Formats: sequence, structure tokens, C-alpha cells
Amino acid sequence: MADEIFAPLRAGTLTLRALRASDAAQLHRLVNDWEVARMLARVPFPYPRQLADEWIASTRAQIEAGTAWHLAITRDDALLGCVGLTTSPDAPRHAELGYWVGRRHWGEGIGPEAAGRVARWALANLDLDVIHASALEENKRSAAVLTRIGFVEDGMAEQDFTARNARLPVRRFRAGRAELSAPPPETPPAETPAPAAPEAAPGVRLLLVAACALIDPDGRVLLARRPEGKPMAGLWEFPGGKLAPGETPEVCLIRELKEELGIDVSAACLAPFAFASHPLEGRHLLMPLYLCRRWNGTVEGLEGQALAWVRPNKLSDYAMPPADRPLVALLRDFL
Ligand SMILES: Nc1nc2c([nH]c(=O)n2[C@@H]2O[C@H](COP(=O)(O)OP(=O)(O)OP(=O)(O)O)[C@@H](O)[C@H]2O)c(=O)[nH]1
Repeated sequence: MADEIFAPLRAGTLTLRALRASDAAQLHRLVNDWEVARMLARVPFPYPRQLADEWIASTRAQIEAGTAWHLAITRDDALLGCVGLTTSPDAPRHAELGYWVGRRHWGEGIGPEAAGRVARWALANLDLDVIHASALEENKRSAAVLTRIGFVEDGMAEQDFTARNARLPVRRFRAGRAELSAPPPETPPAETPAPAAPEAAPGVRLLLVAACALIDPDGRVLLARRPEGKPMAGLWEFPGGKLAPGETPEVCLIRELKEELGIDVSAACLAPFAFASHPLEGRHLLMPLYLCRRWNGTVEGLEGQALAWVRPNKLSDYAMPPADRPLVALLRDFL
């Protein structure tokens, strides 16, 4: 199938996939509509039929180049609209989100479903921290979609609108991980409270997490990327996880490394190295970091997480949670 340039994303009943040449006629029917085109900055009206072919070809080239992801919003393989995310070399780790839905599908909740999914996917899978979006001031529907998926308003700006041949006021929105991280559906809302130290100030709740730097024979360290749906999705971290009630950090790590990476580790091979102590989401993270050079089995991302074996002097090229920064510096010096 011609779609191997992008693994389609599911969003409720929708599938978001790369545009194909065969979408051009339907794309043209949907976008060559004054009610749609007048709200979009770069869309001319009337919309020439040939432009649909050219634009679709350009979106495929952009996906292959890793510069923009304009996707078809489809249901039962019928095209309903488009959603896109564009990066700019001038603003690393930032991207711009846009979308439109054909008029006959307005009011079906397609905008929030598709735009929310692409935004969460992008933060988890691309090297991004912030996503921006604009809505024409008069386009209350579009502003409502952005707010509903977690974007916060960020001021006003002006943009050229091709179809109107005018420069018009737009409301600017932005969202980062804090706004877009949805808790995984199966996670109960209240986490098991970690035991609070007797001397902790009233109200401070500790979050106990054990983490491990696996080190391969070449001296490279394993980082795992937090997958979409988890808080801080897209950031790289040391494998590990929260201590379950009654667990020691070693027992927790033996369990987590098996669940997440499919490897067997013994407590004797876990060498305590350092710890992180950092506020985190209303709690206080206390995270011992262990080093491990010996394990059984082959390291695999069993939860769909991306993995990277990283040379110590390259660790700082990877965006990691703030608590990890001092650990990275220590590891670089030690290894
Ligand atoms: N494993 C790990 N967690 C880290 C690191 N740095 C850091 O701030 N954390 C934070 O510590 C917490 C670990 O929780 P988690 O969500 O991974 O725990 P878990 O595997 O038990 O997941 P679950 O709650 O989805 O079951 C997260 O808030 C995570 O962001 C790190 O280097 N490794």
C-alpha cells in the first residue's frame, strides 16, 4: 500500500492517514467551498482542481522529509477533511497545527477528535515541546475546538487570508505537554499514595520511582521515550516506574525492566548510582537511579516505546524530564 510513509493513527471512529493521489477529487469537492475556504489562511477560492494534485504530492514529500504532517481525516475510507502539523527550522521544538472539515461533516465532533489526536501524537513522537494554532477571530467554532482539546489562548495576531485577499485578526493558541497529556484511560484517577516521610512538610506527598541506566558493552546508555497517553509523552527517560506498595526499588526495577523491555535482571546487578529529588505534578519525585551492565534477554520496547542507545556525551541532545538533568550530568562524568 502506498501509505507506508506514515502509519495511520486511529482517533475514535476516524483514521488519520497520509493523503493519496486518489484523494484529490474528493479533497477538491470539500475544500472548494466558500464556507470552508474563507476560514483558512492559505487556501485560494475558487480552488483549482489541479492544486489538489499538487498539494497532495507536496504533503507526501513533506512527510518523507520530516518537515510537516498533513493528513487525511477519514471514516470508512471516505475523506472528511484534513489535519496538519508543520515545523519550521526557525523555531526548533515548536510546530503549528491546522485542520479543516468539510461542511457536511460539521457538528460531528471530527475537529477535536482529529486535531487532538495529531497534537498528542506529535508531542509524543516528534522532537517538539510546544504546538501553536490560530483561529480566525470570527471562527468561534475553531477556537472552541482548540480549547476543548487543551490549547490555551495566547493573544492576538494578524494573518493573510488568500481567499479573502485580506489581512485579518486571529486568536493564537498554544499547548505543551502539561496541557495535552491525557492520563492513560486505564489509570485510576487517584494514584496509590506513596508513604510520606515523617519529617515531610504537611501536604507534601512523595512519589517514589525507581529508574535504571542500562549500559551496553560499548558504554552506551539506554533511554526510552514516554509513549503517547502518558504524562510527559515524548520526553526520553531512564526505564523504570513507580514503586508498587510493599516493593523495594530493586524489586520494582526487576518487574519494570521485565514488563517494559523484556529482560531479566537480578538485584545483584543493580548498582545504586545517584538519585533525583524534584517537584512533580503537585508531588515530590524521589527517584533512585541504578546502573546495570548485565541482564538476560534482548532489550525490546514491549510497550511500543521508542528506545535509543546513547553515548554519554550525547545524552543532553535528548529532551528529558527536568528531574533527570542532574543525573545526566553525573552519568556523563562517571562513564
Ligand atoms: N521511569 C522514569 N520515570 C521518570 C524519570 N524521570 C522522571 O521525572 N520520571 C517520572 O517518574 C514517574 C514515573 O512514572 P511512570 O508513569 O513511568 O510509572 P509507571 O511505569 O509505574 O507507569 P504507570 O503509572 O503508567 O503505570 C513519571 O511521572 C515520570 O515522568 C525517568 O528517568 N525514568
